[in-house]
Amino acid sequence: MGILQDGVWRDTWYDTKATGGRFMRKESAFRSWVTRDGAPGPTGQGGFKAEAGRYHLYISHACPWAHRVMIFRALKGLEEMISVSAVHWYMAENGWTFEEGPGVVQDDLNGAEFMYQVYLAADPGYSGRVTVPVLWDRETGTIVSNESSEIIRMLNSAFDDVGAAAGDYYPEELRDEIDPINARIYDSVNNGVYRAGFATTQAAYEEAVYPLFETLDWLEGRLSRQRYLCGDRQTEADWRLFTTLVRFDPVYVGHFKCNLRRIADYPALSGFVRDLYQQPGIANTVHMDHIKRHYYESHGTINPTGVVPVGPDMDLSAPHDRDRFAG
Ligand SMILES: N[C@@H](CCC(=O)N[C@@H](CS)C(=O)NCC(=O)O)C(=O)O
Repeated sequence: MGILQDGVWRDTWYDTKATGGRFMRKESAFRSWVTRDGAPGPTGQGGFKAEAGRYHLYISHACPWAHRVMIFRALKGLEEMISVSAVHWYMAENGWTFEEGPGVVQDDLNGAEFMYQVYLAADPGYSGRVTVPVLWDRETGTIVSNESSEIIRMLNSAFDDVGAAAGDYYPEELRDEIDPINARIYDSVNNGVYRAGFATTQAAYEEAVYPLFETLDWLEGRLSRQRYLCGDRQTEADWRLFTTLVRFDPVYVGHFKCNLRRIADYPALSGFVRDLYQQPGIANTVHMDHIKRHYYESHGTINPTGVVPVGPDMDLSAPHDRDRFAG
């Protein structure tokens, strides 16, 4: 784990001293958008037109934020159009690397050995965290975006004129419902598990863990009455929740101490996870070996032995009864 400072890699862990033991996530730095015609998106520069074969993704199979992007690539049938490199699960003094291992896909594009070299290829003086996912543009040789919530919006619609599969997961008419659901889930669940797990004081941990379970209880109620978060239609809100829930029992319960309840204790939430897991193309995006090994082996301050628990015994392919709802 480390950070780039003026183009130089420094090996450091998250600094929580200045924030009372709280983990504070930094804003992503590269914020341009791929659009249908290359016009600028809501932020950043223009010039990134959606074209088959032009863009490349750098992802980690362990990372829930990168996982969203891999899910949208699958949902929208963009596998042939957007290539992928996948880092090794073990993230230590050099950050993410392309060391060989099962499921690792080398960086044939920039020939990077370490992920920070991809950031330096885009900006030799870059200062900031080196995170995945990253959307890279072959044509201009730079990073378009390293913000997953925005990359999934690009994949959702920008490639529709060049052969993406049908499906709109952020429909105009549901945005007023999706946005607040996303905001609550981001704070208390997606980022909440990290705020609990990376907290270095009891108070900071409890400040994260109680709201996390309040939100899970609220989601359980909602999903007991309807198939998806916004009713009978699958939206990005469902997929953003899924990548955290699928990691919850194997990793967050133990490693991040999010252990008031397991997802297995929530009938609607666990049925929802299996339902989404069994959607076409999704099971292939879930790499449980990378997920478990990344967290338990990489976070030496939390799990110094690096021992990876063998459980839980979880069958995501088991039947679910979610099709009793319309949808
Ligand atoms: N806001 C970013 C967050 C991405 C992120 O934090 N990725 C983690 C992996 S799960 C990472 O690469 N961390 C490395 C670091 O913080 O140094 C997004 O949603 O794309």
